[in-house]
Amino acid sequence: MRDNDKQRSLPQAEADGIIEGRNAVIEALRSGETIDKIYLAKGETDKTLGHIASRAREKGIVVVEADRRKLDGMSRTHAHQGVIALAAMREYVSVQSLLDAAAEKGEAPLLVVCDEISDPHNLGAILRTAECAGAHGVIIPMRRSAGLTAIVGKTSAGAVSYIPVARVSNLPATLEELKKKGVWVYGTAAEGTTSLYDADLKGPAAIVIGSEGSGMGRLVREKCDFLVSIPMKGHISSLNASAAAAILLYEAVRRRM
Ligand SMILES: C[S@@+](CC[C@H](N)C(=O)[O-])C[C@H]1O[C@@H](n2cnc3c(N)ncnc32)[C@H](O)[C@@H]1O
Repeated sequence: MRDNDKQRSLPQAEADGIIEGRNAVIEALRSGETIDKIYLAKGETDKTLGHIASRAREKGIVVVEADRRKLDGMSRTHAHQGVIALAAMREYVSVQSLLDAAAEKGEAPLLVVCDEISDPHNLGAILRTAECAGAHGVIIPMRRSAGLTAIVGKTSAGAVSYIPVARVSNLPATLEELKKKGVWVYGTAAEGTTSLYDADLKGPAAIVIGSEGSGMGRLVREKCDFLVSIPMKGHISSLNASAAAAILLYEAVRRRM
């Protein structure tokens, strides 16, 4: 690649939050840039990639081993050298800080828990609605979830700058903790046993939205105090995850008025 080609590709890479190539990723790790996730090409035994993986893990950054083809698809410059980092739009916060924010406002906590929402457009849309509905925060798991990447930020229409997001390593354990702190956990599923119109949602509430493909995981589902269903009147068996989140959130807003 010629030098001027490299320079031309940089603004695009930065706008996308995609940092690719060994030196660029090492530099990002060194400079303290907030990194959401690092993708490493599977099966690579290169020492530098090993060094990047261990530096990243030391910093608590999620490292995903993926097929080289996946990295090729993500790459803007076609020079990823087996490593791509996704910059985070914003730092993650703790679950406790979400509860503290609600307490400071004198409001019952209203949280959205995303159980492995992998489509960045869905996560962005959920963040946008959560922000508009005045939720106190969103909780996502560390693995098998979209993170606060540039595309999520863009889909959220800027909501990512306002709605705090906590990222946790064990979602069922987090739900258990929330329950101990008095938060009711409202799982959602088309076949749920509590109708949306009978769910209280007025007190401290965490609304759990399941993944696009298989819904809530078994361990998450087992932690739910209620399984809330939105009536389905048509031929399709479920709503889009972000549409379901919007309906639940605005029902909570209505109850709290
Ligand atoms: C596309 S759906 C997942 C469908 C999946 N096949 C299933 O069996 O749950 C994604 C998420 O949206 C929410 N959802 C979709 N339709 C719903 C409904 N009618 N009632 C309650 N939640 C719903 C649930 O959280 C669900 O896990």
